[in-house]
Amino acid sequence: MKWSKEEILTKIKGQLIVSCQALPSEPLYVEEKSIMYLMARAAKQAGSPCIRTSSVRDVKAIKEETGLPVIGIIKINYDGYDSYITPTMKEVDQLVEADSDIVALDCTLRKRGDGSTINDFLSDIRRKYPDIILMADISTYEEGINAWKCGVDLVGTTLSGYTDYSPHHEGPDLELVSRLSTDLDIPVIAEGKIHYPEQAVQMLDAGAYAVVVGGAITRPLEIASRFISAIEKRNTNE
Ligand SMILES: CC(=O)N[C@H](C=O)[C@@H](O)[C@H](O)[C@H](O)COP(=O)(O)O
Repeated sequence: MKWSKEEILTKIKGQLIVSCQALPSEPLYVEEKSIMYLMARAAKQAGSPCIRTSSVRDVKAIKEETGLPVIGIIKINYDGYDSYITPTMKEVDQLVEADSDIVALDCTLRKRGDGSTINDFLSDIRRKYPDIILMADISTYEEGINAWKCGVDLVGTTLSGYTDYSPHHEGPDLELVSRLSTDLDIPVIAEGKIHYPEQAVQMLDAGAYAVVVGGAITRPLEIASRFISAIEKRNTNE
């Protein structure tokens, strides 16, 4: 099924998008076959209208399983690039080929190995694929404004806390979500470090168009570690 931008935006407004991702280094990565479609199945059963995922195989498997629109990324490290979320045209081509409904990419202002700026990259993408829906993963207000001026369709706060110069909080960047939601006329997606349902609600109250939650739902190692570190803290204070 091919979703239009309007259909996707209508579906996700005020809703939870579940990020279902496992890299080869993670416990839920299975070499032979994607199993992330099972996470996506659970997310769909719970009522989530859209899934974010990484890699061509997971985009395909999740679309086939759920029939829901998918936000696709490809994580890959290249020499000279600080960005690792859909950093070059090669990954954009692969996601378009895989029928990813939204293509998300790093839109920080960090170094790009080929010497291009993010603005050059975004205009190259638009020239090649005028109609695809682009989500900009950013870490600061300035990067959000820049991506918006470049004509992206959605802005996500995905990378706040993951660049050297953005605030490193334990929880989500409420201020960033709130400022961008006030100043942009495109959907701002609150994403990153949302660990509790109350935080998701807070993001929507602050103006977020939708909320993406990943690790707190789909990364058992992260969830178990959070419990264990709270218990260890308690045990050392005893
Ligand atoms: C920084 C980075 O690489 N973020 C990735 C982007 O897709 C994912 O690993 C996160 O799980 C996703 O952003 C959702 O965030 P959280 O898992 O905190 O709910």
